[in-house]
Amino acid sequence: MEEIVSGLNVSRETYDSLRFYETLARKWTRKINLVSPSTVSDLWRRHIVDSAQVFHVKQNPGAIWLDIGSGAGFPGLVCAVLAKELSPATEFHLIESDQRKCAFLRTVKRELGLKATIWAQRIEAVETINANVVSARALADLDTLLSFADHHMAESGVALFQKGETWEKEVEAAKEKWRFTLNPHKSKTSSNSTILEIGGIERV
Ligand SMILES: C[S@@+](CC[C@H](N)C(=O)[O-])C[C@H]1O[C@@H](n2cnc3c(N)ncnc32)[C@H](O)[C@@H]1O
Repeated sequence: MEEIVSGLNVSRETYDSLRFYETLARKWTRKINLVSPSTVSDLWRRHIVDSAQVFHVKQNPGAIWLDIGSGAGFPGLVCAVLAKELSPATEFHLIESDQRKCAFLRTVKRELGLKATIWAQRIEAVETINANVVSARALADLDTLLSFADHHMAESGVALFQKGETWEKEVEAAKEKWRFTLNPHKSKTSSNSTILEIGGIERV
């Protein structure tokens, strides 16, 4: 897996920060249900590398990146680690309603000196963030994700949603309620996953 990260072109310092993040996630997952037990043994590839690839879909993310339903920070806080080196002006916002997960997110933020605001609230309850990028993984169906993005994304922004093999069906269903542009990117870590790059979101 190390080749994938070096393929993503990060410095030794960023690589070490990602490894430190992995160590913290392993430690915390023993106390709180941070990542599902079935994925702990493969935490580096399934969560850290899988999240890091999202950063490279949008090379110039702009001023504000919002990650919704962040859980242990996937993909948002991992992208903040990459941005510290590759896009230092970008500010990250993470919305996660579980207070214990937010305590973990704040610990990672503090330990790695990341530019991030953690909102321990529900996505629907947070005032409009006006983000240039909205990311989400394993949160909701595409229709729901689009309504969250519609609320929080700037007009020229893009949404980056990591989806499993049913993504095409979800896109068809969402088209009944939404107009949008779509650019799907095959995941580098899982043959079943696709990153949907979505812009121009409008209700039909
Ligand atoms: C299945 S987990 C996925 C976490 C992470 N994105 C990942 O891929 O590992 C979904 C997370 O979203 C949070 N969540 C669900 N609905 C939410 C809402 N309406 N507002 C804020 N957080 C929410 C849950 O607490 C949970 O941590």
